[in-house]
Amino acid sequence: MNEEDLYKKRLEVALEASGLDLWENDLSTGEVVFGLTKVFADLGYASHETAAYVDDIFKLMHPDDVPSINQAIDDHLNGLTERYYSEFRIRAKNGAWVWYANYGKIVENDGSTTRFTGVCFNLNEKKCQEQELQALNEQLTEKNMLLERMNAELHTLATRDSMTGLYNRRHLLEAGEREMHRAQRFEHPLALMIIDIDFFKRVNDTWGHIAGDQVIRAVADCCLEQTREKVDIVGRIGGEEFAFVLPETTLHNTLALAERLRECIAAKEIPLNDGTTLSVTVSVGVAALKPPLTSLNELMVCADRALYRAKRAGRNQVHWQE
Ligand SMILES: Nc1nc2c(ncn2[C@@H]2O[C@H](COP(=O)(O)OP(=O)(O)OP(=O)(O)O)[C@@H](O)[C@H]2O)c(=O)[nH]1
Repeated sequence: MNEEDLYKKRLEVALEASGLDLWENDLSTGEVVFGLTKVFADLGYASHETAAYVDDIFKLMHPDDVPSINQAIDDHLNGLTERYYSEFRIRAKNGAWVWYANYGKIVENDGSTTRFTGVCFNLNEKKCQEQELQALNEQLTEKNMLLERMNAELHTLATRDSMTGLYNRRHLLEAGEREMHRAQRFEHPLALMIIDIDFFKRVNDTWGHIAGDQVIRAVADCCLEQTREKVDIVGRIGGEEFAFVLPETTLHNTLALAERLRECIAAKEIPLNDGTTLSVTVSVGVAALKPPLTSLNELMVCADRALYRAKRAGRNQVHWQE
C-alpha cells in the first residue's frame, strides 16, 4: 500500500470512529465533488440517489433552514468567519426530518475553482433533547404562572370578605396590630372606627336576605369611597359591622370622616332587585390611640363602647371614646 492509500485508510478510520461524513463541493460549478455517502445511506437513500449537485442537497433541506445555511456560507466566503458551521434538517427517504450539522472550510479558491470541504454529522439526538428541554421549560413557565395566579387567589381568599371585597376580620386585626405598633413607636396618631347598620334585622325580615346582602354591599361601597385607598384598612368584621383602622389620623379628623360616612350612607338610595330602593342608617363608634392603650384589642373595646352608646342614644349618630 502506498503512502496515499495509507493516508486515506487512516482518514476513513478517523471518520468512521467519530461518526463524521466527508464532503467536498466545487462552488464555482455547483458540483458535489465528494458525496455524503454515510449521511445519505443513514437517511435511507440508495447510492444512485445521492446528490450530484449542491442544489440537489438544498432541495432536500428544510426550507426554514436554507437562509441560515446560505448566510453561513456567504460569511465564510467573504472572510467573516474562520470556518463555516450550520445546523439544518434533511428530509429522509421516509419523509422524516433529521437534524445534521456541517463544519467546513474553503480549501482552495484560485479564481476558477472554489473547493469547499467539510464534514457532516448527525445532530438529531441533541436537537431532540433541546426541543424536549424547551417544551419542559415552557410547561414549567406555564405552571409557575398558574401557581402565581393561584397564590394571588389564595391570598385574596385568606384576606378578603367574599361578599364585599373588604378585608376580613382576621386580616384587619393583623394589619391593624402592625399599624398600632408603628404608631406607638413613632408617636403618630391612629384611630379606630366601627360602624354597624341600624335595625338591619328588619331589613332582612321585611325585604329578605338577598336585599340584606345588597344593603351590606352598598354600605361597603360607601366605606371604600370615603376612605384613603391603600392607607386606611377597611374590613367587614361581622354580619353588618365594619371596622376601620386609620393610620396618621387624629380623633378630630376621624370624627369628621365618621360624620361624612354616616351622611353618605343615610343619603344613599340602595337599588333592590325588584326595582325599588331602600335606605339605611349606621351608628358609629370611634376611639383614638392614646396612653395607656397598648393593643388594638383595647382600642376596639373602646370603639365598641362608643358604638353601643350611639345605638343607645337613638342610632344614626357618631359617638367616641376619649
Ligand atoms: N342579609 C344578611 N344578613 C346578615 C348577614 N350577617 C348577619 N346578618 C343579619 O343581621 C342581623 C343583625 O341584627 P341585630 O344584631 O339584631 O342588629 P340590628 O337589627 O341591626 O339592630 P341594631 O344593630 O341594634 O340597630 C341579623 O338578623 C343577622 O342574621 C349577612 O351576611 N347577610
